[in-house]
Amino acid sequence: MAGGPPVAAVTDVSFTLGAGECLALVGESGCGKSVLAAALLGLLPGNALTRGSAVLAPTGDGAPAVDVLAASEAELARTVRGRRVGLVPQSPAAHLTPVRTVRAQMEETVRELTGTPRRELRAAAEAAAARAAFPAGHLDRHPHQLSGGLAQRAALALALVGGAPLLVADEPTTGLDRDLVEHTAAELRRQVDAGNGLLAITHDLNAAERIADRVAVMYAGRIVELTDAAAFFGPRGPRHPYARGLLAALPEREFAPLPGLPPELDALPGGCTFAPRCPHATERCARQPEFTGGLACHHPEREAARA
Ligand SMILES: Nc1ncnc2c1ncn2[C@@H]1O[C@H](COP(=O)(O)OP(=O)(O)OP(=O)(O)O)[C@@H](O)[C@H]1O
Ligand code: NI
Repeated sequence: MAGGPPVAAVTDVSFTLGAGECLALVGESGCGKSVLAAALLGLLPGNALTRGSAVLAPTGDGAPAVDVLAASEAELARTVRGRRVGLVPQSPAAHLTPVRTVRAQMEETVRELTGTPRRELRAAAEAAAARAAFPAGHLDRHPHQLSGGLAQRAALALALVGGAPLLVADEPTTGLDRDLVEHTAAELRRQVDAGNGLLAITHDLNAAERIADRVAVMYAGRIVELTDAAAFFGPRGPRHPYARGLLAALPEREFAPLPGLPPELDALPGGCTFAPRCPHATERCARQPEFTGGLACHHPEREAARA
């Protein structure tokens, strides 16, 4: 929508993601996860303002470092999207071209990204589909003829075609039934174990626990905690009260919903943005906590609190 002052959808985010590592980015709806993913692919809307950098490291086969926030659209299209960063989009049905069959889109992507000769395209596209458990019998369908789960698998298959060393998966398991969640999580983890980096954006903390090496928790556009998955999900637990609240809300845990709602991004409270919902907030929280040692909080839980 036009007009109005800019909204800070993502603020002060900083992290590294290595080869063979999965970072799960979790947080409630509207906290900025998809905006961050879009920024990493140069897919923000034209009127978006960005500051800072998002650098893809040089690759083993000679591709130079590239800052996706500074790169031109032509460079992003030619050398980055699909080749160095693969995206599994949040709304796969909207991402697929409506008037063409899945097979046609798969073959085109395979041809563009891998240079497979024409006579081998059919087999290569079927192999790509199979990698994401997309059934060959559905390849001749149009996107609107697919269930949500099938559209998701088609999108995953397309994202994997180029063998990009970094994958960004935005809610890759949302809307899938249990078996498919398992399958998708296993395929993503296989990609990581094969040496790719994966930024896995998800509401699903159970999926995050299955595939992540580290967890970043986002609240109102900021990362408030970034820690090892083993510590996050293990006996120590997270240290940020918001992260603890997210975990405690799981049915498998305390099933205790977090009271309150996240703030509107155009009306953020000063200081710590979680303070209005935080059981530990004090007058110190009127000041924005600095992010240090993987945490932005004035009153982190003590390490032993869950023991
Ligand atoms: N083009 C835009 N113009 C204005 N505000 C936007 C725009 N795109 C996103 N936002 C706002 O940025 C915030 C973050 O949105 P984002 O889609 O990144 O959230 P999310 O964490 O991915 O949520 P969900 O889990 O629902 O996908 C939201 O409050 C949204 O309203
Ligand atoms: Ni999103």
